[in-house]
Amino acid sequence: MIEVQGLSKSYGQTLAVDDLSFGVRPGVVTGFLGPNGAGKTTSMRMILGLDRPTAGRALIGGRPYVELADPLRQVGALLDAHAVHGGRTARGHLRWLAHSNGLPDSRVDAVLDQVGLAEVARKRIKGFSLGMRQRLGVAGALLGDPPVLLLDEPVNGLDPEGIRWIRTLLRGLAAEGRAVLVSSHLMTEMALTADHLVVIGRGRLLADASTAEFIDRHGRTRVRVRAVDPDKLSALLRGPGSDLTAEPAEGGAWEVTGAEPERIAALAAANGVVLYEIAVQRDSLEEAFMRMTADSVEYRAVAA
Ligand SMILES: Nc1ncnc2c1ncn2[C@@H]1O[C@H](COP(=O)(O)OP(=O)(O)OP(=O)(O)O)[C@@H](O)[C@H]1O
Repeated sequence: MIEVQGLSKSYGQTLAVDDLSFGVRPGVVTGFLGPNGAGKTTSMRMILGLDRPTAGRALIGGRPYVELADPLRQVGALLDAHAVHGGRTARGHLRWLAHSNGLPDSRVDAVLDQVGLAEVARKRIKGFSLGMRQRLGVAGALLGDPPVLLLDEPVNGLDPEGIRWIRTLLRGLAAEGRAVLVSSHLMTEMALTADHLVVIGRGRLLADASTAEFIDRHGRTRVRVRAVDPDKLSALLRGPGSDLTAEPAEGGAWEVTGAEPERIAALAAANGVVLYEIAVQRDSLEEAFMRMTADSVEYRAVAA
């Protein structure tokens, strides 16, 4: 469990994180979303005790990071996959990390297996692709078998297979009961990976909701309909007496907002309009996010 309470960080005149409070629960993947410069990395660094907050605090399992007796057993983090010594081998790097944290060598082999690097364990890191470096970073985060994981943009620069691997891994780690916080600005990926979302803009909390709730609240739902006789359908949807909001869409279809499909189907049947397509269309996470942030002064200021 991570608890962020009134966390703020200023760099000179820049307020990078502004009175941020949220929790990261065990058993779910929490996506940490926000545009570039929103304050995600700064927040994660403060949770990990790498930056000192100007105000507020962040607790991991009820304690600030600096007070954790065995930090690697409490929390695993992937911040910057390039921050490793290229001259070391993958195994050497993990053994060094294990030894300096009082962890047994057996964990090194276990995590190398878990991230699929066992075959290249004795190769030097400088020859690793970005995807291999990300896997090594994840291996380091998993070394202490921690109940809490923080990953900053873990899918950046990965190919589709690598992205899928991270997604499956994170969902599996949450299913084991761990608290997983993962930042990203890739909406489609977050929609597939995160059960819960913490959205920030200009350092401030904009939303803290389940992914489904977030899309429900900020996205639109439309019903797409097509009829054998398009003129009859058009007259029904837009003619006098209709209280529906309908817009023409491609392929001769209409998109109706503000009415359930049952009502539209019943109305069509009652008026002898034969439908051959009726489908509910929900906004994607990306569309919901764009709609929400379009209304947010914070975001507009960031985007400008
Ligand atoms: N060490 C620093 N010194 C001065 N300003 C900083 C420092 N670190 C971050 N900032 C500023 O704080 C703000 C938040 O940056 P941060 O990197 O936390 O955002 P982010 O959401 O992680 O963005 P990105 O998606 O681009 O990584 C930005 O305006 C950034 O320029």
